Amino acid sequence: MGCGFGAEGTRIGEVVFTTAMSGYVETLTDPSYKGQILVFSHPLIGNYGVPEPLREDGVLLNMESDHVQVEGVVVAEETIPSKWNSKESLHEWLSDEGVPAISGIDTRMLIKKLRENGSMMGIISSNGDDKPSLDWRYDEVDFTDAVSPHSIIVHGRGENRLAVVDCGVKHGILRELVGRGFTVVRVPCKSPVDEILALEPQGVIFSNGPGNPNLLPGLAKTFRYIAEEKLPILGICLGHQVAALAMGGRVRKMKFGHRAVNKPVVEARTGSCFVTTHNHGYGMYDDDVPPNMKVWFRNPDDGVVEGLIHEELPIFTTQFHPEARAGPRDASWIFDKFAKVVRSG
Ligand SMILES: NC(=O)CC[C@H](N)C(=O)O
Repeated sequence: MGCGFGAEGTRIGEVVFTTAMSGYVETLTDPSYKGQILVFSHPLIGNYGVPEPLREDGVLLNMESDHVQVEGVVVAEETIPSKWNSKESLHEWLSDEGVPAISGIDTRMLIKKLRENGSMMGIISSNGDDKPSLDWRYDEVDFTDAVSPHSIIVHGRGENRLAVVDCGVKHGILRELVGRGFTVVRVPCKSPVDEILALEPQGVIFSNGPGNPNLLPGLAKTFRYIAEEKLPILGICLGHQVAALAMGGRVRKMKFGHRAVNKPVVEARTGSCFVTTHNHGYGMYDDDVPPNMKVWFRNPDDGVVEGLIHEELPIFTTQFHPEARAGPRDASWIFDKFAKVVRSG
């Protein structure tokens, strides 16, 4: 029991935690969190309020999507904001967005429980008498339909065209692509492959997104067809997992996942370490890597494979978020690498 803030109501979701110390606006608007109740380990959340959304060419500059995507928010203390560009408080924002939150929780104890027992389903409610039944499991629901666009959306005016298979893409990814001079065409994630190829893209991005990648065999098939066309492909997070499944690998549920803005990944070939942003509850280990792909990055803490490169085709993928948002920009060179491959093709 704690103190409710944000919207009134009752929501069910998978309870997961992030150890990010800042960036709650970007985190809460990341569509990959659909279906999840998010616990912040950082004790003070809300300090700098919530800004007016800023947009350039239809791409959001300071949020990852147009809405708060999590089902509910759990914090130790919700603070009064003080910042020049704060338009409203976390409480006001969550109220407008219809998302319930709770403060006054011993979040460190709760996170210890999640670490020991693994991510689990939970209920957040502003009404103690409301006891909905937990009759669904996060792992069994395809959330991509809730966050993927229903029709094509175009950003940028560059000479080279990229298709983004949009499973709930973070606007930070779009910004990195538009900023490198591409026309970016976002397509619904269940688009038939011939509709994607009819756009004549010079490269394809399979985006981040919510839920269990094993529920998306159609998307893996689309990936395989596009790979056969020998088009350059960049897979990010869910896109990395779909790549692994498409090429004959395996993706498993992790006990409590990686959600933070300071996770190390080590490049296998060079031994270089990059500090990166993560938000994933599924992952793969060396045994799960598909034939013809090699490990590009690994997390040195637990050995999770954090990136793959195809041995022959121009396909590379990252489990982490090279666009950061929020987080350090150590890995933004991955977009430069992809841009170079697309332009040389
Ligand atoms: N950020 C993402 O794309 C997350 C991918 C997937 N839903 C996972 O949790 O592992």
